[in-house]
Amino acid sequence: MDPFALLRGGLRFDKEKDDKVRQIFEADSEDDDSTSQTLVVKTKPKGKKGREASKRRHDDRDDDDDDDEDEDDGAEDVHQDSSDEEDDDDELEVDLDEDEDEDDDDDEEEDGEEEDDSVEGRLAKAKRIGPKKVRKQHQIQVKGDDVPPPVVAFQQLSDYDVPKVVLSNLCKMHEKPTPIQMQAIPAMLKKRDVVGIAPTGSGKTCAFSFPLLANLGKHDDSGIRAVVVAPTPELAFQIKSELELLSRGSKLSIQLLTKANVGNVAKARQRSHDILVSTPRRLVYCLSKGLIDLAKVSWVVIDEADTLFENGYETQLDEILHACANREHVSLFSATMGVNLVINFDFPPSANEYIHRVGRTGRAGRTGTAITFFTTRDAPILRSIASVIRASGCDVPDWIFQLPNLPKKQRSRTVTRATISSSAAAMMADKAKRRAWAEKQRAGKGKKAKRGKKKSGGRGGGGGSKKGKKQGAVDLAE
Ligand SMILES: Nc1ncnc2c1ncn2[C@@H]1O[C@H](COP(=O)(O)OP(=O)(O)OP(=O)(O)O)[C@@H](O)[C@H]1O
Repeated sequence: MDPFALLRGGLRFDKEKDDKVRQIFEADSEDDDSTSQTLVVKTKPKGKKGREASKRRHDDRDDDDDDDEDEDDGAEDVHQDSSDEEDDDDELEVDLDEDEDEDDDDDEEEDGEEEDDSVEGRLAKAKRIGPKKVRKQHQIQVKGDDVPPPVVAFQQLSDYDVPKVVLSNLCKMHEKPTPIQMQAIPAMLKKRDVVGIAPTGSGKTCAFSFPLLANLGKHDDSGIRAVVVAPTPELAFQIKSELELLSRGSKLSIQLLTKANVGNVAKARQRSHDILVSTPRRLVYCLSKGLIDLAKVSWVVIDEADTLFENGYETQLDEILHACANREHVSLFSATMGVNLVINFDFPPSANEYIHRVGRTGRAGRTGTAITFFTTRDAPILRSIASVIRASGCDVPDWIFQLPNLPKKQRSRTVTRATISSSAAAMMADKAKRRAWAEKQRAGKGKKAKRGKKKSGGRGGGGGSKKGKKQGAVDLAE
């Protein structure tokens, strides 16, 4: 069994045991030396200038669609704010080796020079400073193994053996890549699953559309090979348009699934289409009626993943992923993953750690949402985390409780409480108790205290007594 599952407070998972379901979000535990397929790429506009440019790009787009204006303006604020907040988010915390002050130093270093923004100038500078500094300067954060270098010019993509016509379209459409494109495009061309997080209007559509087309290469008649899912018909239409612009002159065929054309798409048996773009609802409807066959799909992109996860589309996403039984690559793009949402891409190592993480979503009596991806490898700890979820009042399927439990020694403390917040309070009280105990140990002059200290191996000494271990296990303090 290799279930791909989403836990949203309660729990969702592939209804059937699908051994083809890929582990798209591998736990990157330290003892796992396999290379993680998933790469998290997160960017934010650089300073005020960048934010203004991003907003300008976005406003340009809004000119075409007045209906979206209010909604998008709101989203701009939310995404920018949350992007800043995410800096202290463990779940998506990424590999910034140095802090932003150092970025500023880099900028100052360059201030003396006349910035050469030609393709040659950018390439020369990238060569001089190396990929790490390029990422820093463009506020690109990455998490994952074996990350391909960011590209500073689209021309560099010819190294990836991409179809010439698609690359030429890209170069005609845009002068240079945006930060999310700089990193996500080469990553997807390397056939990595990408979780791309970048602000609204930062060019995410192109960041996945180009590599999707490039990876598909030529049109073939075997059936739909890629699916892009977006939350609204308008967004699905925009994605289809971008894909069409980028694929002009190639024979690749892009199909938007709409109410009106469902019949036609079904009639053509999808042989003539390479990419299908749809909202989850419409696609699931077609699947349920047997109108669409996604068995040949190897690429799945979920756009605006945050919106989809937050608005109750998990069941549909489950069904779509399940229908794409032979898929090889799944990527998620989103303007933000933050706010009241915690996504555990790596499975929490204990129930305590799970509570610690999801506690971020529901502080001060507020409700929140937690989504946890798990694979078979996580089964040993799944049961105790499922107990926590059930205790907080959510539905958990019974099969999870039939999984073997961890031996008592290895199990973290069982958490029994009505809500996550009350549990957090109990654990903090427990922590205070332990702190007092440790204080007593330190202060104690008597034989008993000395003996206790010796037994626990001292504070923070990894392999100490049970109490010593507990000391470092949980930190729920804000
Ligand atoms: N490299 C680029 N240079 C300049 N403009 C670009 C570039 N890539 C995309 N754009 C333009 O920026 C605008 C916003 O792009 P896009 O819609 O892909 O952003 P997004 O990140 O998907 O936004 P949202 O989160 O709202 O969906 C579009 O008009 C697009 O054509």
